[in-house]
Amino acid sequence: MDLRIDGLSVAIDGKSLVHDLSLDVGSGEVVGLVGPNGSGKSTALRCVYRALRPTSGAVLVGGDDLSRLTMRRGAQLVAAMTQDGAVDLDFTVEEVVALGRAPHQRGNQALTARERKLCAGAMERLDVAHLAKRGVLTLSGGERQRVLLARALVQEPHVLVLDEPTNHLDVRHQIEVLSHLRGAGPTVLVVLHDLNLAAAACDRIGVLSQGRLVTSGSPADVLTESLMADVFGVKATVVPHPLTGDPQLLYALHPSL
Ligand SMILES: Nc1ncnc2c1ncn2[C@@H]1O[C@H](COP(=O)(O)OP(=O)(O)OP(=O)(O)O)[C@@H](O)[C@H]1O
Repeated sequence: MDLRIDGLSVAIDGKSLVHDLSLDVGSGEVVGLVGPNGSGKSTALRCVYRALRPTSGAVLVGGDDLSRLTMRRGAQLVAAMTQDGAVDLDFTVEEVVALGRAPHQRGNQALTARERKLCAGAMERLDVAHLAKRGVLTLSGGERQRVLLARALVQEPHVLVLDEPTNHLDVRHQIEVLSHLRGAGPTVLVVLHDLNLAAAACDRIGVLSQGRLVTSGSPADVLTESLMADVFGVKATVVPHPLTGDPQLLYALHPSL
């Protein structure tokens, strides 16, 4: 199913945080949302996973306005892995992952054999199966991030929304997690700070600055030296990745270079 963000605006206490954002993510596509700190990325995402009600505009999944669906139906369509998705109670890893099935269950039903297999598969894929019996509060930041992503995947959503899914991960797990996204099935909207990872993982990238969409398009069209200077205030050199051809940004720490 496709995701359509249509004229989304969010204002809090008279301050505009997101202004008239429109962005389409085609069915099965991976679209990255990037931008400087405070540019409104998480605010926009929160509207997509319904943690925040937009001031105006709409979020549509498969043509249906999310705000008109029940929370249960919405959770069957959209799963999120977010900065505020922390788990405060000391559930075990396998219990947390199983919670991903809640939108599909009635009452306190036990998991079916298919669901147990789904959870086990997701824990394998995210490299957390060996932690199944551990309490989530005892995990490292990266381990917990992978558990929360496994929970989102077992939700079997049509749309997966990820807010900096790799910020705690070591380089191997960053690559593994992002390489799972493409062709995994769900339509993906992902906020990433690492622009080189975004270039490798995303079909298209949208750039937010001060709550507004500045541009969107293929990584090669969007991640240019002039955009880096204009939006991020950074001097970057863009080179094609020698193996994939994806644009890669090089930075020099010394400002005179
Ligand atoms: N509830 C709120 N009340 C007032 N201001 C808010 C609220 N939530 C967010 N903001 C402000 O809105 C702006 C956008 O925040 P948001 O978290 O969406 O940015 P972001 O692009 O995700 O930033 P980062 O890259 O730092 O995670 C920031 O200036 C933030 O301080």
